[in-house]
Amino acid sequence: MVVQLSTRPHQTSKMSEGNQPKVEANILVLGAEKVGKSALTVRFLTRRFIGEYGDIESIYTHSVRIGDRDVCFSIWDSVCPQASELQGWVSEKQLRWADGFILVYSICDRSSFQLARQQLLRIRQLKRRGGVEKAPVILVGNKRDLQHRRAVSSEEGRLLALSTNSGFFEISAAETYHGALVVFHELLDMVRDSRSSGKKAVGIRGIVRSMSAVFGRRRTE
Ligand SMILES: Nc1nc2c(ncn2[C@@H]2O[C@H](COP(=O)(O)OP(=O)(O)OP(=O)(O)O)[C@@H](O)[C@H]2O)c(=O)[nH]1
Repeated sequence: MVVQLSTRPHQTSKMSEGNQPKVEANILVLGAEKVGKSALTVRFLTRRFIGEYGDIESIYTHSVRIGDRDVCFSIWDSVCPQASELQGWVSEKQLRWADGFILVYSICDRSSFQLARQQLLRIRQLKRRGGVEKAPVILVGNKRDLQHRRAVSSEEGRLLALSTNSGFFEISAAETYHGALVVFHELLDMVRDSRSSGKKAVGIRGIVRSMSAVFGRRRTE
């Protein structure tokens, strides 16, 4: 069951106050069990760390002003399927819904890193099949405060991100708000970049189409 929650006091229009169009971004938070997906999401939404979160799958909507823009995030805090054959599963529905992905693992849990790798590769593969070369993804190593229990080095995380064209951060949702903030803001930038490069690609395709229409017509004259 997916529960829809809103952190907005009221519904806002599609235009910001300064008449800048409102930016909307659907963010899917994925990762193994107990890596801190809810802790990261709730930290970003409320600035707080409350310790225990339950395991209800939720979609939160949250409006904030970033620079001169109003931004509306919809954040899907997913639950990892229990069955081992479904581990790493990212559904078609989730893929279609999301503009950007946050893949969380715990730096203390190597198997969660392996699952994040699997999910990352699946997203890249399915998006490529749909003609999208660069889906915005950020890999997040959480629980950085637990250094004495570290099982995944920073280099391994960074390398995986580099080799898959993803962003990378190590954070502690328990210790600071700043890490969560940077993750969501960086992903928003990536989403906006991917939208504008998508538009450019369509623009170039449009020019090519109109040129071939002109040349095509000439040939038939
Ligand atoms: N030390 C430490 N504990 C954390 C951190 N983030 C989350 N936790 C703890 O890890 C446990 C799991 O956190 P959740 O946010 O519920 O993890 P989740 O991935 O949403 O869990 P599920 O939805 O049940 O899969 C909780 O006990 C949190 O208090 C962190 O940065 N440091």
